[in-house]
Amino acid sequence: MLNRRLVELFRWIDPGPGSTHLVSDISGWWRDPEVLAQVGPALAGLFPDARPTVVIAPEVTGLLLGPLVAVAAGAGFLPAYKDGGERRRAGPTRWADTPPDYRGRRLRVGVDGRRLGPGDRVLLVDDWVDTGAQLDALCRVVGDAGADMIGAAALVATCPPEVRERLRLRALLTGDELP
Ligand SMILES: O=P(O)(O)OC[C@H]1O[C@H](OP(=O)(O)OP(=O)(O)O)[C@H](O)[C@@H]1O
Ligand SMILES: Nc1ncnc2[nH]cnc12
Repeated sequence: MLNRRLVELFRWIDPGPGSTHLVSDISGWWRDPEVLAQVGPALAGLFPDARPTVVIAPEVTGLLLGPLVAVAAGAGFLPAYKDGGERRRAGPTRWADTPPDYRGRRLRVGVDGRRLGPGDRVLLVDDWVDTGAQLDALCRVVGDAGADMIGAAALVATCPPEVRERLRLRALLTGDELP
């Protein structure tokens, strides 16, 4: 039921002259009260017995989706930030570099190093996984902190099977289910 609603509310949009690609518009998902209520439990439910201590998700969309999943999983939430913004960080940040992501960007992603450590069991969460670049980098951050990776949960996976395996990724939709 949720999957059908996600597909109905999803749009590809043409950004206009000069653009070579359609871009995804997932704003309908957040605007829909039922989707908003169901996405957290649905993603937490992809790892029913995993008992994560913390959900990590990358900004910006991850800051919305991650806490919904954390609440449903009974876990805490740790935001992952991209380097280079205006944001001031409160403490020491644990960083990792990404390979080129779905937009060809090499980013540095990081979390507050004081908030993750041995004994943590981490569930990575994202709305969409394409090359897996951002989550791959977060896996390194988790390993460097001495924490354990449970896997990754996403709404949409358009990545190759080897990325899915590497990340232990479970997703609600694949690319060919989108319009
Ligand atoms: O698998 P990958 O190639 O790493 O791409 C997936 C990531 O890219 C998108 O975020 P984006 O950086 O566009 O930020 P947003 O959340 O602000 O849209 C998406 O939300 C994932 O975080
Ligand atoms: N095509 C795409 N690939 C990766 N992340 C996305 N987020 C929104 N659209 C995306």
